[in-house]
Amino acid sequence: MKGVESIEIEVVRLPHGRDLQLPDYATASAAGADLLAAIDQDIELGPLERKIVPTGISIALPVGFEAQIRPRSGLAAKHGVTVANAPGTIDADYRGEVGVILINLGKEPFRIERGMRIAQMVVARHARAVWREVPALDETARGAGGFGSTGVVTGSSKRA
Ligand SMILES: O=c1ccn([C@H]2C[C@H](O)[C@@H](COP(=O)(O)OP(=O)(O)OP(=O)(O)O)O2)c(=O)[nH]1
Repeated sequence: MKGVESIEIEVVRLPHGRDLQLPDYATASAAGADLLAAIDQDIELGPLERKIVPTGISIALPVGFEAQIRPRSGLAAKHGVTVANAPGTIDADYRGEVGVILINLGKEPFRIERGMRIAQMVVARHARAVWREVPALDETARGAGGFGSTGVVTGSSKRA
């Protein structure tokens, strides 16, 4: 697709995911490919319960890339179901099955069915740090301010 970097990624469909589609992008410009639940029996996720849900695929990312497992906003907004470790990290050297750690933060039990789109996977480049230890860091306008130091009200001089 024009304007979007595309890379070929090797993927193996595991036996229990044979009939399921490979991760797919819902729209032409979607950043995340939807991951499907490769489960034989429905899973009922009670309030505050979490489970590693199998996706039926293993992937081999090129070195220098990672894949991020992110929640689907629809599941989060409607049911409180999200990814416990979001964004989960798939390393380039990982060859096991991609798993999604889903947690139900809602008040009602949530039923996961086979083939349900449970999360999305974003492929991204990453760097590796080479640490260069120094005695002190350069000065900036922010300095050590963080954790709400700039206040919460946008476009006003009010500071929290
Ligand atoms: O949501 C996730 C997170 C991780 N993984 C797989 C791929 C990743 O490459 C591997 C290790 O993940 P991570 O580094 O987050 O796990 P860890 O808790 O640090 O364990 P490890 O000691 O295995 O690295 O587990 C998943 O399938 N789903």
